[in-house]
Amino acid sequence: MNTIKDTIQFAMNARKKAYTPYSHFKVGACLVAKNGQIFTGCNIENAGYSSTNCAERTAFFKAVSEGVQEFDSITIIGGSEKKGIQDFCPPCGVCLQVMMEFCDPEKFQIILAKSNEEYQIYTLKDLLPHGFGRANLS
Ligand SMILES: O=c1ccn([C@H]2C[C@H](O)[C@@H](CO)O2)c(=O)[nH]1
Ligand SMILES: [Zn+2]
Repeated sequence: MNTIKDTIQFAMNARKKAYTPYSHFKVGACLVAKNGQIFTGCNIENAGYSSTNCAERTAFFKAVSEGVQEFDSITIIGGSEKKGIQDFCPPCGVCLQVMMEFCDPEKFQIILAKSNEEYQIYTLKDLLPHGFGRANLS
């Protein structure tokens, strides 16, 4: 069983792998699956800026591509290369939409961390209150 502090540590380590030659803003994420598996991710930038992949989506796409589709939480830590972690780093709209696809908005936890001790816990519904999901297509 991973504690929140464990997931922060995983996210911090994943952040070290971020490929950010353009923004120099490095993000790490630790996605926890319902089966206990951990999938980490970092942001991966691209000269065609819009081809950039966020840390959160890297973690989700790693998991789904490995056959895992049910999740409990994601822990995120981000900050500039120079200044380090100055603030909480919430997921962008695109990543929230990907979370909508695979997670229960009322249960899935999004943990924003600044350090081992300092973090905030939200649900997906908190950050995307009226999200569009599969149910809207029926
Ligand atoms: O929650 C976030 C916010 C931003 N980024 C990345 C995208 C880009 O590489 C850089 C600056 O936006 O940070 C993430 O990976 N996750
Ligand atoms: Zn994003």
